[in-house]
Amino acid sequence: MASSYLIQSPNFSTTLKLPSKPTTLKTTPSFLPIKAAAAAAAASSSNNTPTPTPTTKSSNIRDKARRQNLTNPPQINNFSAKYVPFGADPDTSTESYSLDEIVYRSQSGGLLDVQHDLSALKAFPGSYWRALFDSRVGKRTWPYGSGVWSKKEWVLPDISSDDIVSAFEGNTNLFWAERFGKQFLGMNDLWVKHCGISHTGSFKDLGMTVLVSQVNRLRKMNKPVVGVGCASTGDTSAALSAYCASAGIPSIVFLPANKISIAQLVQPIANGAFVLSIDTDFDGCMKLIREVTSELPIYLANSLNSLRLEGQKTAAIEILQQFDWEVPEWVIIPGGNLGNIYAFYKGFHMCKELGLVDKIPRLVCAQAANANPLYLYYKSAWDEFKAVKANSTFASAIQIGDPVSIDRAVYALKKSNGIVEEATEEELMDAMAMADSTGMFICPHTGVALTALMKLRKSGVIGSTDRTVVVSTAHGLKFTQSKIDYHSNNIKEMACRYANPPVSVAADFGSVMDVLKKYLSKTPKY
Ligand SMILES: Cc1ncc(COP(=O)(O)O)c(C=O)c1O
Ligand SMILES: N[C@@H](CCOP(=O)(O)O)C(=O)O
Repeated sequence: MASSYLIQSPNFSTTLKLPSKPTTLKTTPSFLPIKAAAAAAAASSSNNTPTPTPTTKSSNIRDKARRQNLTNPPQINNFSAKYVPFGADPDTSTESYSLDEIVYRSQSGGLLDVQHDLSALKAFPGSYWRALFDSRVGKRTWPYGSGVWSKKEWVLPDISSDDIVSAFEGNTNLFWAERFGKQFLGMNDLWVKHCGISHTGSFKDLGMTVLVSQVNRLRKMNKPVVGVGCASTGDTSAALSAYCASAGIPSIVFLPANKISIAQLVQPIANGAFVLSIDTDFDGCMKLIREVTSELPIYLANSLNSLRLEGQKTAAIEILQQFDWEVPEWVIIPGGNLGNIYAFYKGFHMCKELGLVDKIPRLVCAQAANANPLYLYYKSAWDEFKAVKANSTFASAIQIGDPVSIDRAVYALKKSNGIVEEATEEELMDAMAMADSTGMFICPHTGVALTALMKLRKSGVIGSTDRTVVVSTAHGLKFTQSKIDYHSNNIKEMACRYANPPVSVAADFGSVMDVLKKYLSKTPKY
């Protein structure tokens, strides 16, 4: 039970009025010649709607979107998507499923992938898509103000805006890590994509808005979905419970007991999820949720479900957009269950395929040495994959030994000329402390990714002027205990070289002056 877990935890102390007839029949960009369409998209402050719709006093952004849909139905564009077996040859495979079916695996038991009708999307040139996506950034228009739904045509083209459950996720900061790059790596073009500065504090929000929106649609279609469930190392459960709570859908989360941070544990509890704290590790929870979701009408929310990756891929598109559609040389991503590395590949690949850019970045997947099955597989020259027993790591959200998306990850890495690196506990904690000392406040998983960058810089694989993006996957505030342990020099067999413990001092002027003078004498500018 969640409550007993809390007690056991050692750390807890610390009426819509529609116009009867549209006054103006709006023209969608799809009916316009391509150049005019791009211009209209760029000029429009909302979705494909150049003419503003009059609003009533009581209307909200969802009502407004509903009215726009009546005059501007999305289905006229003929964009569509379906599930196909992952990696199947499109020339020979005929197996496919509607996204409205409840299916997670192909007939052969393999992974699925969401396949978009690229020929319909290709009817528009890259310049059209760039202008359309750019026109939606920073607006409140439902649902396009979301960084995910601003790319709706590439995500879930068929869903009605009315069914979407969104917290306007995405559009996260692409931070220029100027000081960190200069001081520690001799780099001048290093960026951190802060996916963790998000509604529930991790990149999972990007995928969960898509999955929970589709569940909302399925429930309205009277499909048998009584709730949504996941196994989690803390971030998937936080995102699932928040989006479900927002839509009034029950959520059920399986957590490995005593293996996630208090901040992560309290998120689903606060959002009213049914929380099971299970005496196993993440891989054990994953096995259980797969068994349970095959027996009960509980929809599976882990990234085994390929819908999630459709949302997560938008972070890659967003990075290109934030660089004005220039492609960085490297993107480094921490990997655990390995859905995200494929999601990034897919986002970049779609942008190339649809003519928004002409190449894709090289991808690096970074793992904790204590949970490194992908790294070991890579080092064996992709000879044989072996799941491992994941050991305890400060990067607790990637403490995963048997990743469900291993095949997707290998595909992404091979197709992007990618690399896999690993980080020991000391390396990842030092990297986190170094980054924090330059004004960031990152999570240990981002420390894993930064370690990979440091190693690749040292070996000369990544050059000093290479434009590089490190994907920060969660907010540092979810992992304060690890930072407290580090800065208190309280970690066994770790030097904690960058620890910055507070100084206790007596409450008198002389004592305070003494410690300040000592401190200032050591600072370079005194
Ligand atoms: C904070 C954080 N970083 C990285 C990852 C790894 O993502 P993936 O499982 O998609 O490899 C996860 C979850 O697994 C996570 O929660
Ligand atoms: N880090 C994840 C692990 C599960 O990954 P998923 O992407 O397959 O849901 C978590 O936060 O639970």
